[in-house]
Amino acid sequence: MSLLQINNLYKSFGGLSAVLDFNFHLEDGELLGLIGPNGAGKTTVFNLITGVYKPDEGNIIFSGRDITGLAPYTICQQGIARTFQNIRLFKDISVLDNVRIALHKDAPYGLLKTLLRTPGFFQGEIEINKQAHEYLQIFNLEDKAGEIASSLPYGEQRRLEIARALATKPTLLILDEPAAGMNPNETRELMDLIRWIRKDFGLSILLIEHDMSLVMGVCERIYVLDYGQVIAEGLPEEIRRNKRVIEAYLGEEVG
Ligand SMILES: Nc1ncnc2c1ncn2[C@@H]1O[C@H](COP(=O)(O)OP(=O)(O)OP(=O)(O)O)[C@@H](O)[C@H]1O
Repeated sequence: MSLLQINNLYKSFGGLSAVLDFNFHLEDGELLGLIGPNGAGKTTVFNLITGVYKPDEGNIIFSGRDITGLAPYTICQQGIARTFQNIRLFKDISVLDNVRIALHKDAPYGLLKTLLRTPGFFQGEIEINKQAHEYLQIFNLEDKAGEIASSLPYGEQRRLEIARALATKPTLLILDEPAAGMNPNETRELMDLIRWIRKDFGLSILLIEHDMSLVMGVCERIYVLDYGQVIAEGLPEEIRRNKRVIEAYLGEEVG
């Protein structure tokens, strides 16, 4: 059974078909890319998977459960976390608190213990603080823990957004253009980080990216969307030589 299986998905906005009979599967532990020209429907697919939009037709099965049309919070609880094309951090709070909030998803105490400030609450908070610092260390942000998130340079904000997504302890991490706005050096570091996260956290990763060096460098399999439809699927070397993909998107063979 695939970790994520999408069957016959449709989504229109007014008269525009953004996603059209989209079929897809992602296996446990896979690092998968979704590419295509601007406006092809990639982010809409991510928004459908994560519950931001409800599909007009079709279904989305994750870990054997039908998650079609569930609320984003519920889908996150089921083990899917994401980052956004336009970074969406909690901008006005600290770097550390951005990660702490994500960790509270699994806090071992509820509202009552929080209000009563029981020993369980304090023990839980100590553990969450410890874990939040560990995530920041992994992403080389530990020395920025006390800074306001929006004050970080762009590349660090992107890393923080990934750290925050990981702190919800997902089994599937969805990255929407993680290298956007990064310089070639930062992109290379990001590639290593993505590979490392997948292995060390035992995750599956699905990413949208226009940077072909990153897509071809890290993805094991790639889907290509055009006008809301899958026009190709295969290994990076198959995609880079596919005539239809070259015509619709790549323009010329990618080295
Ligand atoms: N909320 C919305 N309302 C109306 N139209 C939308 C909405 N979201 C997306 N669209 C339209 O759906 C189509 C697919 O958009 P989408 O953002 O999914 O493409 P994309 O492949 O992610 O593009 P890009 O690479 O530029 O981010 C576009 O024509 C877009 O204008």
